[in-house]
Amino acid sequence: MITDKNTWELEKDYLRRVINEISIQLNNGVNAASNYKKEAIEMQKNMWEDVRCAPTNSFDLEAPAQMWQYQMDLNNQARKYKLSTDKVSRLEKMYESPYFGRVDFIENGEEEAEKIYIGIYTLSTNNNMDILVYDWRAPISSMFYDYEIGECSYDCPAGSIGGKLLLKRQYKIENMNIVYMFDSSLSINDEMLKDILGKSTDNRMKTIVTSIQREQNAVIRNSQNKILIVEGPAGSGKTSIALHRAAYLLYKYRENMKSDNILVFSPNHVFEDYISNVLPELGEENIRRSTFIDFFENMFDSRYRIETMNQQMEYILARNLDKRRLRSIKFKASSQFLNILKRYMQHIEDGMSTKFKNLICKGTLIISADEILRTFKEDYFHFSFAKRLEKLRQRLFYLLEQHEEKRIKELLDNYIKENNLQEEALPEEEKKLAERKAREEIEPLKVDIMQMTYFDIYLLYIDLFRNIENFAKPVDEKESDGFISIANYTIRQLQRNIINYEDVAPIILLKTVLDTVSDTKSVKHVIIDEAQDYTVIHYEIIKKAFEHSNMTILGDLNQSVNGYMNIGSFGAISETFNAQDANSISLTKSYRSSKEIADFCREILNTQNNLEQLNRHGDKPRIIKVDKSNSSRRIAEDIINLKEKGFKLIAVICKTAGQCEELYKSVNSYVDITLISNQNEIYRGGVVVIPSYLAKGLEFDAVLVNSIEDSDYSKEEDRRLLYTVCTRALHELYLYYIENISDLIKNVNERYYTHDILI
Ligand SMILES: Nc1ncnc2c1ncn2[C@@H]1O[C@H](COP(=O)(O)OP(=O)(O)OP(=O)(O)O)[C@@H](O)[C@H]1O
Repeated sequence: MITDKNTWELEKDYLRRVINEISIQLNNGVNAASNYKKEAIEMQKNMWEDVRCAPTNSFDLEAPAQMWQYQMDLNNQARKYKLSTDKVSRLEKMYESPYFGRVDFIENGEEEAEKIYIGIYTLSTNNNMDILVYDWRAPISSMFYDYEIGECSYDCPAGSIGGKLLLKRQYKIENMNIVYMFDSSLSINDEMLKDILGKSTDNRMKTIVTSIQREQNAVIRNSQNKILIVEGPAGSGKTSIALHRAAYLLYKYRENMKSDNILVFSPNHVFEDYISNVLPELGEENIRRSTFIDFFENMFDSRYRIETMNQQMEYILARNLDKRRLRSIKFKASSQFLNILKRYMQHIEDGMSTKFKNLICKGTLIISADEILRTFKEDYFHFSFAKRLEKLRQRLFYLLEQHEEKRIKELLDNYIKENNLQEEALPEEEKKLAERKAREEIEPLKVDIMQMTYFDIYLLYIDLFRNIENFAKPVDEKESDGFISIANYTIRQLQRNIINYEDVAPIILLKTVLDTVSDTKSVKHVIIDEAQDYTVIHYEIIKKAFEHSNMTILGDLNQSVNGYMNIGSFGAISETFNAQDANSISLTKSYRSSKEIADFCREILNTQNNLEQLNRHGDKPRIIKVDKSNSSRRIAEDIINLKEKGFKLIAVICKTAGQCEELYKSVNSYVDITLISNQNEIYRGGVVVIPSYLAKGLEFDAVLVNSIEDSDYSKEEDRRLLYTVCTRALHELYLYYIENISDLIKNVNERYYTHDILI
């Protein structure tokens, strides 16, 4: 902490200067915005007046041109208005706390060091000649995050600029006053981080611009790799980094990239809402957010009932699993199935040569099978498989129509000849007869065309399972039986118009490869958060659907909440994409939980890892044995105590939505609590009861795990789910049981928790 009086005076002076400049620009901006608005209203008035006064019946050639001019002027005015209101809102955001860091940098060959103040935006005067505050995303600002005192450099469009960092200072400025400042010779000061993270959280994710760490900065500013894969433990800042990276890209490529060019795939709507504040706080418009299934939703036919990811999770967690379904879920998440799908799609393409046949009508060849195949393969080469079939159908029907017309003419000519008639004397009845005859003759060919060009993705998918052994190449009888059982199960579900969640991605892949994809052209960058919960098939779809986009893929295998459908290894992701395009970065430090909670969570995983932890201390997690009759009251009392301690965000996390509903009913009579049992509900903070899989990605001041009974978390597949649940806690973690503690917890060394037995 800096106490030197002289330094304080100098810093206060600078802050005054900056705030004064912001005030001036703010005033100018507000005036400019109001003038643009007035002028626009005036223009609109003039335009309507001109329209009203224009002579109604005269043919005025100038009117459309004049209207067009008005429209152009109005658009221009609207653009200027938006630019000035954007600037005003930025200045307003800066006003109370204009910067948070400073580096003094002396460039090689220069004599004097430059003071670089860093804030969320740039503030400049004299037509951008003097920069009072640099945007945190500016190239020069990267030194604040990357370097300690000493040699340093930064990259800018002109190349690498080297020099020395003489000073690195951090500020806490509130209400236009410096609360404190640090000179940090090392990384961004841990004390400041502890101060940020030690506070009670908001119900939405916050920005971390003031304290981005070096390893995080490397991800945020990475521009070398088309596909960037980021692995990091719970709480290492993956989601935060992803959103800051989006803000960085919008700044760096501001000429070519707008917020709707970036798409983030998030696990559910609760999470989508949770992350919705970060970009607006950074002064950027929100990027597109969607769940995977929502993004591709329009591909599905309304006659099918599609199971959601959460419904499948409930099914898996409910424990009464049908073995066949379980085998089917695992199989459909495997690379073995991806290879089967690839072989099958190739077979569909190749099989067209046998599918087409000559179209012959009463001995007349309309088009040969070879010609149909050539048209399909060569003329429609640029279209997708399904589109080629559609075009081919149109073409064949056209040829059929032509043949029909020719045939009618031929029949009528014969009649005229046989009856020695003039054409005008042809009876109407005879014309109708000829038309009917020609139609009847071509009728079977219409059926042939429909059969040759029929395309139904669901039937194709069913067909795959009817012949799965041809594509699966089973190694032995047992495997073959397994395939047959999965095939029968899948066919039966689809015939009942049900698409299980595990079949959603394979069907989307078929549709993406063989048919059209949703419109993805505008997407230049895709962010995939919670990347561990997608399968190889999801990644194959992403590769195909967004082939021109760059990607940032972030996840943690230890948080694979679905034990049967996940990626399994991050190597599988890079293998999906072109190896030259992909690069992986690992984060090693975790920021969310107190050290005591983080240690406990690490023990649940039962693996050796060298993860670093921010040295923020708190109480040890508490394991609490309760009596069945009073467990809800006990949870309610703990919630009340936690609230009294000042914690605002408190979550009771149950394994399933069903358990949440039950618990909600009993706890709600003692304390005010909100139930979030499906992904469409909005999380507004306060005290919530939420199922395990919906809590992933979120964080709370205190987490109360409703039950660590061995009936809840006993299998190996539950380990990662339990880990994910516990790592949601920042400050306090309570875990309750009634009879027998889960083995996953029993193995945790007793020194990492306290154990209360309340009987
Ligand atoms: N550099 C940082 N400075 C301040 N806070 C940080 C920093 N990095 C991460 N945090 C905080 O740590 C917490 C965890 O961050 P985040 O949710 O982004 O991590 P994550 O890796 O996505 O977590 P998980 O995988 O467990 O969902 C958040 O409160 C975030 O604000």
